[in-house]
Amino acid sequence: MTNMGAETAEVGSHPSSVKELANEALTKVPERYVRPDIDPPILSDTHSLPQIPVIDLTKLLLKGPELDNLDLACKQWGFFQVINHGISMEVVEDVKRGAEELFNLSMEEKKKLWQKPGDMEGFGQIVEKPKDEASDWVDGFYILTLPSHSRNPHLFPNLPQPFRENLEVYCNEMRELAMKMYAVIGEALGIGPKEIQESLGEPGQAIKINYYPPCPQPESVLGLKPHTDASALTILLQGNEVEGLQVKKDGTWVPVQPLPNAFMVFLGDVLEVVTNAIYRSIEHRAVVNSWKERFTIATFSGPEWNGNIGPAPSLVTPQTPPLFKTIDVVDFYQGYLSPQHRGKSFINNVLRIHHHNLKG
Ligand SMILES: O=C(O)CCC(=O)C(=O)O
Ligand SMILES: [Fe+2]
Repeated sequence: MTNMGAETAEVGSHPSSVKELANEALTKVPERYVRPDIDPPILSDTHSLPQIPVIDLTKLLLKGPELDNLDLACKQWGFFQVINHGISMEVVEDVKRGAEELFNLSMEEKKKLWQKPGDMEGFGQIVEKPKDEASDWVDGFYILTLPSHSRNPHLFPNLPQPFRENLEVYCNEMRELAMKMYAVIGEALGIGPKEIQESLGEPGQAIKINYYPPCPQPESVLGLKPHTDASALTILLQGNEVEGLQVKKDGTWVPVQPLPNAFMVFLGDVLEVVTNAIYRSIEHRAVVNSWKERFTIATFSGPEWNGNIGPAPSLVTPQTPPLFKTIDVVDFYQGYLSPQHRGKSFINNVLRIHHHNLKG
């Protein structure tokens, strides 16, 4: 079982779709979606919104001051938008169109691509949660994409065309982009371009499409509850023009306005471990609205599925001892997903090493 998204399949779940529910023209959402306790975001009075970092990859590859911007973005936010990333508009538009078509398939067709019991891939309500916790207002589609031998032989080959081909192109472009990001993150950390990737091995990759239907009571539900991603990096593509992502900065929810032709990049828990907590994963959530559906395509890049993760060797010194244990990736995902550890509590409570006599 491997899942780098925050959510996990409800094992043996029967097909139930928020999109179908939203089609019923309800005036109220069913009780199981209602959350009484949603912290409001800060007002979108643009003067008071903290400025979300924007990183220009083309400048970054020339090094210089853009590396300092990246370093600050990774330390202060664990989140940024990346522009001039070199991925063609055509590749992006094709995968968006394919994702939209996938969610517009009939339920009959979708059922053929539904999660099987005990499986996480395919369509489904991708939440295994304590019974007393509300459901997210979202339909998901989750698939392991790279390396290609990790693919489920019953899923990838059965994707409708041209989406299958578009996804193939897209996931390889995302792999290249993640590799470039690992190199520049290593430069920003001062450990050189290779070490992050060496710590991860051949990166495992999974893609999740999130489809948030319009909701009659948007203020009472969340599209995705607050979480950090388990990945090393998550590269998020906004599918249409509808906003809904919020990131938590200094205890406040900040709405994100996606830039045109940009990707949003989140640092995940794996990168927090690999960087020995110099960089931090960021908590985020998705809200929904009453007028239009929203969809996003999240690419999770993480460690080699059969490898292990721990702080990068060059970041561990007598002055900066390891802050996390090294652990098998399989055990990492299992711990991350186990109901008693919600999200980041696994790295904080289980992997964290406490040093009592640290000087300086
Ligand atoms: O849809 C979004 O804006 C956020 C998606 C996300 O956080 C995820 O898939 O892990
Ligand atoms: Fe996420």
